[in-house]
Amino acid sequence: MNSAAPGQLIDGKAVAAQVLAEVTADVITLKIEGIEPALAVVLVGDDPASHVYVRNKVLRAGEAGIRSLEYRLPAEASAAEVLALVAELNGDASVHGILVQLPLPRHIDETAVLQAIDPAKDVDGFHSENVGGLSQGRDVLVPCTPAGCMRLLRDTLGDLAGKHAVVIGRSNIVGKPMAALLLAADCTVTVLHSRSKNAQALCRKADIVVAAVGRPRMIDAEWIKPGAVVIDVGINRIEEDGKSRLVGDVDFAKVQPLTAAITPVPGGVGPMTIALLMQNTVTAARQQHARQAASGTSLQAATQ
Ligand SMILES: NC(=O)C1=CN([C@@H]2O[C@H](COP(=O)(O)OP(=O)(O)OC[C@H]3O[C@@H](n4cnc5c(N)ncnc54)[C@H](OP(=O)(O)O)[C@@H]3O)[C@@H](O)[C@H]2O)C=CC1
Ligand SMILES: Nc1nc(=O)c2c([nH]1)NC[C@@H]1CN(c3ccc(C(=O)N[C@@H](CCC(=O)O)C(=O)O)cc3)C=[N+]21
Repeated sequence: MNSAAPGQLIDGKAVAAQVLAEVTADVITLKIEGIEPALAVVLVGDDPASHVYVRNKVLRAGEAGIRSLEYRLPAEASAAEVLALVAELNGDASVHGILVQLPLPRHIDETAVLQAIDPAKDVDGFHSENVGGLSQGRDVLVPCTPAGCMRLLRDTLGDLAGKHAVVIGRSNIVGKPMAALLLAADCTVTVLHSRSKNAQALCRKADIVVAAVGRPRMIDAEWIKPGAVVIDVGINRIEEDGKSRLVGDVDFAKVQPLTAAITPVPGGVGPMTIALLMQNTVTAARQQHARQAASGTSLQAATQ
């Protein structure tokens, strides 16, 4: 069967630390060139989980030498207020990345806000310019969670060409961009969702399983072909034995023995998401300065 040791743990925390070390080195280089990468995080409302994520982002940014700005608006903030803040950040040349924490309160049109972000500063990769670019194979800012999953898969498997990948979930932030990235890596891709028939049997054919459903431990041993590599994106807080704990969409205890390799929750995809956000911020900063320098040169040429 598979040659790898069965059930190898894919240590997202360790790979994230590696990515962050690369980012930290890039930030030092940029600062020597006079560029200080900066990320603005916008949080509307007071969802406690969102507060934890935002705090983690700000901490990691600080460690990497990235300047971070935090904007907290009350849950009752109007769409116009959020859009005004986005417009201000778009116009601020010292800000390179803008992330609006999702979900937004129900009265605010999420798409309108995401579309208002300058695509060059869209470090989440959610603007249609970047979504379309990903599907066309252009070099654009790619959503952090799927990009993090790809890095883990490449580190584990090397070349992914010809592998059958099954993505469970088709959200705009995880499932769809994940499928696009796997396809770009020459996988054969199947996307499962709540209306899929025979989901379990289809999943059992996969060499690579990416679970992004939001249902605690839904994926058990019946879904998994022996020797598959399993990436668990799910982050679900549950009460168990009178304690609150985080579990993935995969029933880790049942599935791990079958797999070639699997990510844990926590310590798998979550830390990668944040590391890739920092990487996107550095990429955005570099691209914005390259563009400014180019337009400066053409301006000079025009006035000569
Ligand atoms: N680790 C990280 O960094 C991140 C983790 N997450 C976590 O990942 C999970 C998914 O997040 P997100 O994509 O935003 O979630 P969504 O709720 O937006 O999407 C869930 C998807 O799962 C599908 N689905 C639901 N039930 C089933 C089922 N029984 N069988 C097959 N498919 C099903 C839905 O199908 P349909 O479209 O038909 O409704 C939908 O496409 C969550 O646990 C979330 O917390 C999210 C972002 C980042
Ligand atoms: N615009 C936007 N972009 C996002 O990328 C985005 C978002 N909105 N809204 C919410 C989801 C969720 N998300 C996570 C990030 C880090 C961890 C993470 O660091 N998890 C740790 C544990 C954290 C804990 O202990 O709670 C881990 O899995 O080890 C998890 C989830 C980003 N999201």
